[in-house]
Amino acid sequence: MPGLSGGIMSILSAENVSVGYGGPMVLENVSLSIAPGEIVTIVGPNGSGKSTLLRVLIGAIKPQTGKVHRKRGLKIGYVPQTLHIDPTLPLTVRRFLDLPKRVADTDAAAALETAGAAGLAGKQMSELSGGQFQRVLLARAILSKPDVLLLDEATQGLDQPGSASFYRQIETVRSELGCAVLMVSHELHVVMSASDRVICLNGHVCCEGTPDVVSAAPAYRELFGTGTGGALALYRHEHDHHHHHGHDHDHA
Ligand SMILES: Nc1ncnc2c1ncn2[C@@H]1O[C@H](COP(=O)(O)OP(=O)(O)OP(=O)(O)O)[C@@H](O)[C@H]1O
Repeated sequence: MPGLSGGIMSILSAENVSVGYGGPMVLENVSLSIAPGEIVTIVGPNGSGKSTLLRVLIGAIKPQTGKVHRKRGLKIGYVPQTLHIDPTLPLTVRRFLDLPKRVADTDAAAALETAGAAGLAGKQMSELSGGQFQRVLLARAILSKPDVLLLDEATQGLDQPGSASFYRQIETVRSELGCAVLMVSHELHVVMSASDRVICLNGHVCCEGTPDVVSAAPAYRELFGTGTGGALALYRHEHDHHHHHGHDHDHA
């Protein structure tokens, strides 16, 4: 079922997409497909085109070649990489959830609860920790009950226990909403263990596979420390081909 680009089980897919922003190609013939409820992680070094691919998928940029298919009526929830909010601007979490569209108190409370941010409604956005801030962004993204949640480097700036805890929250959201999840990470080797598939992008799709769940191994603790609850796993790359373009990356 996964991998069937534009196939019957796909809710969102890209087919041979290329993007160049008027210069060298940033994405070349990239295809990918997401099935309902699936968790897909895209890894790749900085500048490998991950954010560009997300922008293509949400329809914010039109690819030069190739196609994007979205299931009719598909609702997408987007969690941005960062969001700058003027720290001098008084803005509570509850008010933030009303942007850009006012939402009912019950919906706001339910979204905060699902995102693991219950009790934060009255806090100032500027007072939140990194992990709390990401959960509030997550709450805002799920207000519309999306079919697919897109996360752009949502754990950037969080430490490993912080990332692990955020990943567990994503699993909760996925099981409560039944949505698919597509997340992007510049972390090449450590991924969310619940990922059904990991795709390594470097202008093109380098390789694709499942994460190695190593939480049973004694080495896990050493690698990831304590308090990660098995939310992290390793992705072992399987690519030893040569690149004919300018992108450099570590294949180790
Ligand atoms: N609007 C734009 N105009 C011109 N070039 C762009 C634009 N957006 C991105 N690029 C270029 O495209 C390439 C890929 O950028 P992109 O942000 O998609 O990569 P990324 O993998 O998400 O990187 P990062 O991990 O640093 O966020 C980079 O070389 C970047 O400079």
